[in-house]
Amino acid sequence: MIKTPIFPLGRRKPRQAVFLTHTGVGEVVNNPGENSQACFCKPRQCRWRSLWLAGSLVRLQTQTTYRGIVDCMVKIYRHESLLGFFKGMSFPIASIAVVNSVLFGVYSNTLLVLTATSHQERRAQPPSYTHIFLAGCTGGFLQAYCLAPFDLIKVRLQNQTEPMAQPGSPQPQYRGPVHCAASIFREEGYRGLFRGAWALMLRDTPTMGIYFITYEGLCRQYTPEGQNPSSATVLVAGGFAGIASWVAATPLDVIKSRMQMDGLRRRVYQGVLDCMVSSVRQEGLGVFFRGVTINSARAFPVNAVTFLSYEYLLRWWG
Ligand SMILES: C[N+](C)(C)CCCC[C@H](N)C(=O)O
Repeated sequence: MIKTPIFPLGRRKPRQAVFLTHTGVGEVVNNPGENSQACFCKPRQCRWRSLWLAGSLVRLQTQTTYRGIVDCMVKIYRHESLLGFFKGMSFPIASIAVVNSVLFGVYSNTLLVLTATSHQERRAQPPSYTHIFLAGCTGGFLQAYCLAPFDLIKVRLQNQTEPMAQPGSPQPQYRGPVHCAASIFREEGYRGLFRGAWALMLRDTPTMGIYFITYEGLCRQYTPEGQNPSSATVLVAGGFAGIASWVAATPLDVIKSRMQMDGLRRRVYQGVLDCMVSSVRQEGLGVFFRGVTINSARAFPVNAVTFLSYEYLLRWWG
């Protein structure tokens, strides 16, 4: 393992050398016994430790050292500047169009099969909540398959904590999304690109059902019968649908991210269940709610806009 000492800028040198591993994620400190040069402070007492454990939501979920969102954000900014917040973003952005068209396409077509009504006809003949739930679950299941490799790359890149390239600083393990995909493929094969895909499917199948049920339920509640919901209703219903589904999805989101990081150096978890059990044993039940606030805050605007686009595109083109 290649190690480079790092000292936070503008700070007194730590008494013990701090090392940044090529694989990031602070493995040296997580396994202090492994390396005699590593920092041996007790996790919560070491004020240097956290500096290379900076990260975003994914890091908040996969790493155990942040005191909360603000602590996590401050550390990302100090160690990696503003760019640290955008790590691993290009791939998800490229994937949004593909993944959302699969989700909404499968959802709408499953409803068509189940209820024999098109999107336009559904206002006059509203489908049952059971049908909406089933169509949502089908959409969630199939979109998870498309999402898996993109999501894996995002998680791997966001967990990479090396600061921006500086002379003498170590080369990050992954140089970008394409390099990351190629390295995973080379080292772990095709199946490697689907690491954590089971957890992703378990996360998305039921929670996409919840997503569409919440949206439809709220729209029906605030729209006179037979009419299309107003833009404001669509925005609010979409926003709350996002929050409800993310709150339900967060426990498995944490497990999914951990499974995706597993095996980078060595396998820690035997499977989804083992990951759940050992995470709870080590960190308590609270581990299932890591990042729930930040997930929900992000979910409202994202899903408000998603549903508004969906409704209007279908009204114009449907
Ligand atoms: C089902 N689950 C909660 C995972 C996602 C639901 C919302 C999906 C949306 N594209 C977003 O990124 O918020």
